[in-house]
Amino acid sequence: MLACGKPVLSGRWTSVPVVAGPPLATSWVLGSKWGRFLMDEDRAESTVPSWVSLKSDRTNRDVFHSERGEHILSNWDQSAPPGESSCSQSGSRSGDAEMKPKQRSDLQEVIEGHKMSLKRRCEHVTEGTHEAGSGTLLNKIYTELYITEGQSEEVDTQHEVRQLERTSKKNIQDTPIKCQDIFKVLSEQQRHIRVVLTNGVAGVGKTFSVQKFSLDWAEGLENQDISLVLPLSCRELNLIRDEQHSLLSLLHVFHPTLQKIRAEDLTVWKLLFIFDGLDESRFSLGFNKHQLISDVTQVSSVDVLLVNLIQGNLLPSALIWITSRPAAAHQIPPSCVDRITEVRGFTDSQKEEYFRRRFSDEDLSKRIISHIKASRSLHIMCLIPVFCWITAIVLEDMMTRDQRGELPKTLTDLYSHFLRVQIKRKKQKYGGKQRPGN
Ligand SMILES: Nc1ncnc2c1ncn2[C@@H]1O[C@H](COP(=O)(O)OP(=O)(O)OP(=O)(O)O)[C@@H](O)[C@H]1O
Repeated sequence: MLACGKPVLSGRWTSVPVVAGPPLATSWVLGSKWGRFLMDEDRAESTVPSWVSLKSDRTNRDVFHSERGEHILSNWDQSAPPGESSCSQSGSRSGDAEMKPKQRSDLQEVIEGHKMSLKRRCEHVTEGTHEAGSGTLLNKIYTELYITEGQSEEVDTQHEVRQLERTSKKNIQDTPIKCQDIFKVLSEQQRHIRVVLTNGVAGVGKTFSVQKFSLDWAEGLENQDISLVLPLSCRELNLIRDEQHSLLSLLHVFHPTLQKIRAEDLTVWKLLFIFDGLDESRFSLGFNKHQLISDVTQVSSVDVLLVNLIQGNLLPSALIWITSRPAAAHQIPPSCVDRITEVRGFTDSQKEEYFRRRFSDEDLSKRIISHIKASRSLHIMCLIPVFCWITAIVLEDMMTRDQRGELPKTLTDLYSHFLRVQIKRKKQKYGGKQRPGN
C-alpha cells in the first residue's frame, strides 16, 4: 500500500523497506511506501519489530501492524466446513464445545478487544506528509475496485500505458468477485476455499483491499464467521527473518495483546492470516523440503512456519490470504492455492467515482474528471488507483491555486508537477530543516 498526500493506509501501521521496485514512473512518490524504499533501507536489517519502533517512526509507514500491540479476533463458526485444500491435511476442530463458560467469555472479550483495535488501525488512511493518524477515513475515500477471479496472462514488460490499455479491455470471461467474498464458495463446482492468492500490479489497491476487508470485519459488517483476522505484512515479517519462533509467539510479537491466547484457542477459532505483499518478502519459502510442523507452540524459523501454515500442516482450518505483485506470486505452489484473484484497478465508472469521493467540491471533481477524459494517457493510467491519487494531488493543486498555464496532459508533465507539489509540501512541513531522524 501507499501512503500519500491524503488517503491511504493507517499511519498507525508501519512498514519496513520495499524490496521489489515499483514501476519507475511512481517510485519516487514522496512519503509513500514506494518512495521510502530508498530512504528506509537501513531499517531492513533491524531485528526490532516495527510495532516497537512505531512511535519514533516519522515516515508514515504503511504496513499492517500494531503500534500498541493490538490484535484481532472473532468467533468461530462451527458449522463451516473443515479446510480441505489439496495442500492441507484435514483439520480438527475440537475444543469449543468443551470450553467452560468463563473461558468462553474471556475469549469473547479478547475477540471484541481485538475488533476494536483493528478498527482503530484500519479506519484511517494516511498519505504522504500527513501525520500518522491524521488521515482521511478509509470508508470516505475507498472506491470499489474491479477484482476478478483467475488471473490474466504472463507478467507484462511493455510500457505502462500500453500494458494498462490492454488490461483495461475487459475480457468477456472475466468473473468479477467482491473483495468481501473471496473466501466464499460461489458456485456448486467450488470446494472449500482455504488459501486465496490475490495478484495485482504495484499501486493497484491490494493493501487497500486488505485494509477494507479487515475494517469491514472489525466493524461487524462482513465475514463474521471468521473469529480472528490477522493481517501480517511481509515487510514486517522480514524484520524477524533471523529469529526462531513458534506460531503462537509470532502472533505475540506482532500482536502483543494476544498474550492471553493459549495454543488451544488457536486450534478452535476460525482464523484468517493475511500476508500482504509477498513481493516484499525476503524469505525463501521452501515448499518442497522443510521441517513438518503441526503444533502452534513448536519453535522454528519463520519461513518454515509460513510454509507449514500455507500448506495446512499447521492450523489446517485457518484461512490464508496472500497478496502479491504478479512477478512474485510463483513462490506459492499452485497446488496450495484454492482461489486466485486479481485486483485489476478501476473501471471507467470507478475512476470517476474515485474523484467524486475524494473531493467534496463537486465542481472541482467535475473539472478534474473532464480533464482526465480529454487526455488519453491520463485516462488509461487512472486504471491504477495510485495514479488517480497522483493526478488528484496535482490537478487539485493547479486548479485551486489560480495557476496559469496548461494543465498536464502527458505523464511526464504530470509527474514533474507532482514532484513540485511534494517538494513544496515537504518545505511547508519541515521549513527547510532536515527531517528529524535523518
Ligand atoms: N480502493 C481504493 N480506493 C481509493 N483509493 C485507492 C484504492 N486502492 C488504492 N488506492 C490508492 O492507491 C494507493 C496504492 O494502493 P495500495 O497501496 O493498496 O496498492 P498495492 O497494490 O498494495 O501496491 P504495492 O504492490 O506497491 O504494495 C493507495 O495509497 C490509495 O491512494
